[in-house]
Parts: sequence; structure tokens; C-alpha cells
Amino acid sequence: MDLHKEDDRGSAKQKKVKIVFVIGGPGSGKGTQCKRIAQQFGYTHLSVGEILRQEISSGSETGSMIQKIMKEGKLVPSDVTVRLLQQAMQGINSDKFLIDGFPRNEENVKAFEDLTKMEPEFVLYLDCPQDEMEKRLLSRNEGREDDNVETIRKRFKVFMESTLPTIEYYESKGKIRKVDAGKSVDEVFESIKVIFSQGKDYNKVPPSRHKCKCLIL
Ligand SMILES: Nc1ncnc2c1ncn2[C@@H]1O[C@H](COP(=O)(O)OP(=O)(O)OP(=O)(O)O)[C@@H](O)[C@H]1O
Ligand SMILES: Nc1ccn([C@@H]2O[C@H](COP(=O)(O)O)[C@@H](O)[C@H]2O)c(=O)n1
Ligand SMILES: [Mg+2]
Repeated sequence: MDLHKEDDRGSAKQKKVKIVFVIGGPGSGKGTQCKRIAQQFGYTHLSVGEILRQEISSGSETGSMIQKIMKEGKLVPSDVTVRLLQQAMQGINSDKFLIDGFPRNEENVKAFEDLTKMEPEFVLYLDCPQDEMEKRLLSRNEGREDDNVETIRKRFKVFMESTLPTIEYYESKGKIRKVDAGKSVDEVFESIKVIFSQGKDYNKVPPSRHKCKCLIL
């Protein structure tokens, strides 16, 4: 991604943009925690699900394609997702992005790396038991078309089958920072604060010790 800024003498120099991905199952609390992180640590929060929902609201043909996929709990093709994400990033003058709900599969990872030539500083993984996530989603009440039992279970399946391999990929690069997201909002944020306050070596998960608390339905 071409992100440049002018220095004091007017010459263009490369802007160092820091990216943190935030992943976790549906209802693990990504949006809730990202709002707090953005506020406390000065990140720009971009929810990829929200960017896709905005495209649906625009009434475009791409939006209606996205709507059908979302209703099914499936994943939008990565070229579409990453193009919309890149446009959103380019429209904001920030050097710290918190990208919520991305990547969701290996295709997302590849499309992001190919298009932007950037890598995340680290990946925050909110690990939450599935029964707790289901309970949260069923009482979320935000009018989301995908918050019904049938679609929620499809989304869990997609998480297990497609997103967990991306967690393993970033684990192999030492980039996963895992927190127990099954606790209260305040308790989860306490663990997250430690990660964002300390150096990037905090809470690395040794590759062989990674375990997800989700169950396949
Ligand atoms: N730690 C928590 N304890 C109890 N409820 C929570 C917690 N974190 C979030 N919630 C609630 O659970 C619901 C889902 O949270 P949130 O929208 O942040 O999840 P998400 O991971 O962004 O989900 P999605 O992937 O569907 O966008 C919300 O109603 C939120 O208020
Ligand atoms: N990288 C992504 C992110 C999201 N989607 C689609 O949007 C839905 C909602 O996402 P939330 O993060 O708001 O839960 C998700 O179920 C997918 O259909 C996607 O395809 N790719
Ligand atoms: Mg969310």
C-alpha cells in the first residue's frame, strides 16, 4: 500500500504504518474490545464486517452479492474484501490501524499481503468458548441478519474450518497474542491492556501449545 507523508522540508518519505489484526470467533467480543483499544491506545478501528455492511447499504451490485454471502454465514471473496479494506485505509490519515474481523481465511491473508505488501505488527486473538459466543450473539439485538441460530452455527463452522488455520499461520511467525475472551468485558480488557502496553514479545503462544476452546457443532 502506498502510504506517504511529507516531512518538514517537504520531501516525501515512507510513512511507517502499524497494523494490528483482531480475530476471534463470532461474538468473541472483537468490536467491543476494539472500541476500548482504539480509545485508550490511539488506534483507528476498522471493522471489516462493518465495511462490508456499508457496501450493502450503498445499494451496489457488489453489495447485493455480499448480502447473500453474509446471510449464509460464508466469507466474501478476498479480492472484494481487501479492495474495500484498502480503500477505507487510504481514506484515513492514521499510522495505527486496528483491523477487526480480518483475516478470516488464508485467501484473505494472501490477498492482503499481495495488495498492500504489509504485515501486521501482531494478531490479537480473542479465544472464547462457543456456548458463551452463541449466548452473546443471541442477545446482541443489533438487528443483524446473520444473528440467528442457523446462521450463527454456520459462522462457527467457517471459523473452525477457515479462520483457525490463519491463527496457526501467524502463530508460526510468533505473531499471535491470545487472551481468554470468555471473561467479563473489563477483565478481557485488562489482559489486552497488558499486551498493548508492553513490548511485542508479551504473551506469545508457543506454536505447540495453542488450543482453541471452540467446539465443532
Ligand atoms: N466479555 C463479554 N462478556 C459479555 N458480553 C460481551 C462481552 N464482550 C462482548 N459482549 C457482548 O456480546 C455481543 C457480541 O460482542 P461483539 O459485537 O463485540 O462481538 P464480535 O466478536 O465483534 O462479533 P461479530 O464477529 O459477530 O461481529 C455484544 O452484544 C456485546 O455487548
Ligand atoms: N474478513 C471478513 C470479514 C467479514 N466477512 C463477512 O462479514 C460477516 C460479518 O463479519 P463480522 O466481523 O461483523 O462478524 C462475516 O460472517 C462474513 O460473511 C468476510 O467475508 N470476511
Ligand atoms: Mg464485530
